[in-house]
Amino acid sequence: MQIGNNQLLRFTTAGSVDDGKSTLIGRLLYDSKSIFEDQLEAIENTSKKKGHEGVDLALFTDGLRDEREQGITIDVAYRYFTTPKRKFIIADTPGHIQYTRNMVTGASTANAAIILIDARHGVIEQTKRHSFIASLLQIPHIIVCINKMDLVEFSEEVYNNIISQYEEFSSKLLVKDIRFIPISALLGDNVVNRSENMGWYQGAPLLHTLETMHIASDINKVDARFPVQTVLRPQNDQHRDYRGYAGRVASGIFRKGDEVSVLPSGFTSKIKSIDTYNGELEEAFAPMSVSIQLEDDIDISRGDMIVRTKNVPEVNQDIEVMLCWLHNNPARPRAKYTIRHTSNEQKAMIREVVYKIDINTLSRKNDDIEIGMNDICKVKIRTTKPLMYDSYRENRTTGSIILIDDTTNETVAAGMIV
Ligand SMILES: Nc1nc2c(ncn2[C@@H]2O[C@H](COP(=O)(O)OP(=O)(O)OP(=O)(O)O)[C@@H](O)[C@H]2O)c(=O)[nH]1
Repeated sequence: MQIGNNQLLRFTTAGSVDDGKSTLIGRLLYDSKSIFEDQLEAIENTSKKKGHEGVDLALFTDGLRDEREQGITIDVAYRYFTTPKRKFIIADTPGHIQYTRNMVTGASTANAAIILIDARHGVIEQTKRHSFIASLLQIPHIIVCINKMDLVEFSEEVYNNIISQYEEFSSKLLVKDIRFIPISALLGDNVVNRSENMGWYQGAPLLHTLETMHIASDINKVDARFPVQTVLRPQNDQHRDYRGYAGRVASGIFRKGDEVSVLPSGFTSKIKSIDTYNGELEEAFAPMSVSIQLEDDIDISRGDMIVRTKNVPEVNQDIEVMLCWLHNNPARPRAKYTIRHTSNEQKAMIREVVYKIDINTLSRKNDDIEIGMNDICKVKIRTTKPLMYDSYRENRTTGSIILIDDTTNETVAAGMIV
């Protein structure tokens, strides 16, 4: 059995309305026996009441959505399930109009994205959009599930045609690993159990694919980055001299004795100790939350970053960002927004729209530079103070930002630093 982070796989599901996301998740949980008995009983009863012959699997996830919709701020429901090989976290994002926003929220930490295609419809604009966003977010693995194969007589030809359509488009994307699986979420073909209706398919069912996918190299273990969230200075006699910097390791490994620099000031010191509630550690790595003590007294505050002296991020006020606009209100040219980047928050301005992406062709448009809901564009941003960042390609944590509209306090965009 594999250990550590390798045991946990986060994935997100994307597809347009009615492609079968809820049914697929229900099927995964049901066939892998991850639905609790009491939930199952409730679903069976409701299914009966609704006149279904078997179990309506979508009820399971839809029930979760009702739960979610009672909460006001949560767009994404997280589901957990475990098999003997791995633990899974599913970010279930609804397929309605705010799909981009939800996908960005749910996908930013995902190892894999499942993109559903209705076998009857093939590749549609949303398929392209979701795939593009998955590639933009650098989700390392994409699994394209061609669903509702039962409605196309389990035809290999239909399946192969959809793969060709998809590959024509995806050859322009930067995704390392794309796989295809023909499934019927409703009947359970190739979800947990191998399909008896599609003998022509030689690959693994979805669950086995998720269980065996190599994800250990998905995380950045090289660049040590520690954004400081709070300075800890307990006010009691016992800990009078304690001064720790609390936060979560964004990437890389920190060890006691490491020579570190604090940014943006640039002061250097050594790690005196790495502390947790359960005592001291010799080393800390992402995504552990710890408190770091340094040998020297340095003025550090929230938003600063501790890094290893020999491997520092970029420090700059001008950044280029691929931006996904997530709000109904369009971007206001040269307006000020709050930019949030790791634990750092400050003001920023969109100085220039370099180009906008046409999702269907993946071509760049320079003539239309209005940014509205669901637009994806490259922009130049200037911040009021220097930002300590890496490119998103190198580091998904220190390479991502969000923009907040000060007047409404709402998130209007998510961005990846180029
Ligand atoms: N025949 C057939 N129907 C399916 C399959 N998968 C899903 N469906 C049906 O398609 C409809 C939509 O399925 P859902 O699972 O609710 O779709 P969804 O993508 O979750 O939709 P939203 O929750 O609205 O985003 C339901 O009537 C399902 O029973 C399949 O493999 N075959």
